[in-house]
Amino acid sequence: MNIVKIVIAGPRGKMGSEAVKLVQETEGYELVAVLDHKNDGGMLSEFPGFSGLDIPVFADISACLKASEPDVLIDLTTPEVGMHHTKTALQYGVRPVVGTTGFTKENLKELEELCHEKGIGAIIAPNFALGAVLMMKFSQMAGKYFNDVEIIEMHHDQKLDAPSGTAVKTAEMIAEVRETKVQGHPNEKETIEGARGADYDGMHIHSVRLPGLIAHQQVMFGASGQTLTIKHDSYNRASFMSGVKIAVDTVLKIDTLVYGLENIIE
Ligand SMILES: NC(=O)C1=CN([C@@H]2O[C@H](COP(=O)(O)OP(=O)(O)OC[C@H]3O[C@@H](n4cnc5c(N)ncnc54)[C@H](O)[C@@H]3O)[C@@H](O)[C@H]2O)C=CC1
Ligand SMILES: O=C(O)C1=N[C@H](C(=O)O)C[C@H](O)C1
Repeated sequence: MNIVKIVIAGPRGKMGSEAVKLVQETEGYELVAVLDHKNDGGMLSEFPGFSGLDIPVFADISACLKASEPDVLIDLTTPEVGMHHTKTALQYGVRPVVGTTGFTKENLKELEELCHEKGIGAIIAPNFALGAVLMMKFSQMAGKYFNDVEIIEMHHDQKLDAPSGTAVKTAEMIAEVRETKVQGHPNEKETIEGARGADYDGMHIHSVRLPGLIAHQQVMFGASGQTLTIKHDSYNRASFMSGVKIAVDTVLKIDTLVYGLENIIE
């Protein structure tokens, strides 16, 4: 069996720590290094919660990739750091699997071009939970028939980006099939700014942030005399890991950028 050598960026984070467990527990995967802005030159085992994991820690991605020569980089950090890591990985011929959200359209275009230039694949998935991917696909199906849509995403209050990557991706997928419409009353006015949420092609996106939440989204469609609500909840970060594994296994076989897990699950 060929061993897949993996680097994880953000190993102490809520998602990164789950990804460390996934890699450790998966036969055929080997965690060869981690990227963290703290403890450069040290070992992962020196951080609380990682005892016994004598995996080298690097702060600089170039140094990390040169020393550890991985096949795949899993990035679970922040948008700016994630973009830098993803670009650098591709430049070194390392295939990125990116869960980090907040990438712009321009970021995606640049990465797509870099994949093309280097002839290697990358996967950027705003949501790795298979239920969330289905929620997005079902919403796209509904968007063909209902063009009044409100997306309500609800997350823990430590989340940096709003709207969530999942909400943006959902709106993009619906927009591919929905007849464009400016929703609500033509003369509606916000008496408190932001009351109607963000506007994507006339659809509204509302971002709720509360302690106690993990990751939840409802997509509401309305038409005369009826509403349809499609809802998904992640109650823990383990819910994302089967999707991370699918992405790692797939990224080794592709040579383009894939944005969204819905493009690779059958
Ligand atoms: N695609 C998906 O299914 C999911 C994506 N996410 C996204 O993943 C990202 C991480 O989320 P969480 O784990 O909840 O956040 P977190 O805040 O718990 O973890 C982020 C980690 O990044 C690390 N970090 C910051 N700068 C760094 C650098 N220069 N080098 C290496 N590591 C660095 C931090 O130390 C922290 O441990 C976010 O963008 C979030 O939106 C979260 C859940 C699911
Ligand atoms: O930050 C999170 O927690 C999550 N981020 C992703 C997003 O922005 O959609 C995926 C999931 O919703 C959890």
